[in-house]
Amino acid sequence: MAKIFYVMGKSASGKDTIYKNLTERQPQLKQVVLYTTRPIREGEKDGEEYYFTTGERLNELRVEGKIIEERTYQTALGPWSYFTVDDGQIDVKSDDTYLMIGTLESYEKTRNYYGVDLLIPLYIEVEDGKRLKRALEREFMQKDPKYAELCRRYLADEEDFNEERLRRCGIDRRFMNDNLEECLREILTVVVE
Ligand SMILES: Nc1ncnc2c1ncn2[C@@H]1O[C@H](COP(=O)(O)OP(=O)(O)OP(=O)(O)O)[C@@H](O)[C@H]1O
Ligand SMILES: Nc1nc2c(ncn2[C@@H]2O[C@H](COP(=O)(O)O)[C@@H](O)[C@H]2O)c(=O)[nH]1
Repeated sequence: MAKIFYVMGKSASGKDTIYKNLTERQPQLKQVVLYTTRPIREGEKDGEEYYFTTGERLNELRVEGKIIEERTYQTALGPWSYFTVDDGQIDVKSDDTYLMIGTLESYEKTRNYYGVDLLIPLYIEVEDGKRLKRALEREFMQKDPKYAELCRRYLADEEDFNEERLRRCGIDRRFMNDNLEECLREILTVVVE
């Protein structure tokens, strides 16, 4: 039976950094690419970070019954949707190990879709002050920093990742990302059994 490791955590907790490191160090992990209608950013490639698509295509996929989960945020730059599609990337009957990245909400819905036995959560945590500092430093480095969007995300995380939701989703282990190498070492004890 397939296994799906699901990386999640609040904004700037280090999910992307951890995801990339895991795929480099553990090439047997198959990457599952999600979809978004948000504009592609400088340095991103279609099919790598996401499949960049349109609201019209999202509608078609809805009609085809292929949407596993979707989220739309009223961002400081307009509505952006992110979604997971049953597009053949995951073969549940195989013995493959997959790596996905998302939010607590997307994790919960993906788990409901594929079943609790397939999904293994990798919840990344960083103390809020440190996380905000990392988010700000990352934004500062951008050519066109979007500070309002950063603040919206930071505040939304409070509600989206509240303790009651974490409990409901069965998140009983947290991987602290103070030090990247230590965090990866801990995660690898779960990923490489
Ligand atoms: N252990 C660490 N120590 C210091 N900086 C880190 C560490 N892990 C990640 N970072 C940095 O923190 C910032 C946020 O990391 P990253 O972009 O991976 O977070 P994310 O959770 O994917 O964020 P988002 O959900 O907002 O896209 C990046 O600039 C990254 O280089
Ligand atoms: N829990 C929340 N997640 C949010 C919110 N706005 C966006 N997001 C999630 O973040 C990533 C966006 O990543 P990026 O590649 O566009 O930097 C994606 O998984 C969204 O679902 C929010 O308000 N709350």
